[in-house]
Amino acid sequence: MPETTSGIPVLDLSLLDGDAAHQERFRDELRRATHEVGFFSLVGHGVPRDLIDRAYATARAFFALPEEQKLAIENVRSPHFRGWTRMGGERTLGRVDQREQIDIGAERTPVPAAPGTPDYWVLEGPNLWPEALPELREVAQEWLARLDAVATRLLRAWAEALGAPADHFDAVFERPSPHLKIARYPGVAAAAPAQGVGAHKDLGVLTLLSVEDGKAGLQVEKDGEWLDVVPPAGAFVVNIGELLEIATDGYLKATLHRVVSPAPGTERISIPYFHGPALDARIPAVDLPAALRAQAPGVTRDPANPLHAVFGENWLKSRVRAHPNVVEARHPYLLRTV
Ligand SMILES: O=C(O)CCC(=O)C(=O)O
Ligand SMILES: [Fe+2]
Repeated sequence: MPETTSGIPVLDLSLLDGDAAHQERFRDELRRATHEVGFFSLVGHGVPRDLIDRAYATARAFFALPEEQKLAIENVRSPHFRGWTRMGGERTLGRVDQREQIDIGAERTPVPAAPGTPDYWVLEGPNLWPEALPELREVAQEWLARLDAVATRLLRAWAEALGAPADHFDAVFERPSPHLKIARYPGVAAAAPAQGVGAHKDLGVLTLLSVEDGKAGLQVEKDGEWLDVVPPAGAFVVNIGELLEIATDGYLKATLHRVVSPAPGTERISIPYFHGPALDARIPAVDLPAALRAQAPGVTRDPANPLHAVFGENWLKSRVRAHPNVVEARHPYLLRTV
């Protein structure tokens, strides 16, 4: 598998446009990369450079807005965990992350709470958009549509690579729950690496992460060491979420990763897209061929991080951990139940 300076394998999605041998090569590389490392860089994905440039320009304009405009859409105003999280307003492993961000999801009508209704329906609802920056909504919608298409292609390739029909995962994405985050990590002066975002696994199905060209900071756990990842310009870093680990009994790995704060006087912007199915979906298990099953170690058991096969439960777990202030302001009862 081609490895480059990015530290993780680099895969070319345009191989899927080629003949049967090229397609087979892509599926082989995909299976190996996500069994062995859980992370790879994706080139040849077809997302236009112009959209990527517009997204970063808009992200910079958003973070530069006067604070009162960001406070007007602060996440504590949203029962659905949308809107702006101020610097230091998020936690991983119980410790404060040094980043600010906006969280964006599917625009939906809120589901009224009712006895017997699962708590995770609070995750559905409208976004909070900054009035002064209408282009953010446009760019975000374009980004969501493009990345949904890339993620769908990848999932079909994975299904085939694992011996299942190409449409194995399609049904649970008929009512998808995409999640887009635009994050800014400020420079931090510290003796030890500072926590941009602490070590974690992504909770969903798969993540397509865009990082500003040439920016370091992402680290991926490999054989007990932290590997620095700098993706090629314009590439997406792709990684497995916990639900895909569950669906493959651990054959595909959800890998620990973190972001180390950039040096003082610099900053780093990234745009992770999390491809998620319906909140009440259980990702369908893959019946692995014997040769792959023999290499499936089972799902990671960690008492500090119980895994839930229903997507909404796993997502809510992560939201409650990361945003205790939103829970306290909007859903205090959740502090006792999740
Ligand atoms: O910003 C990054 O590079 C990674 C962020 C991340 O891992 C996350 O938000 O889940
Ligand atoms: Fe992550």
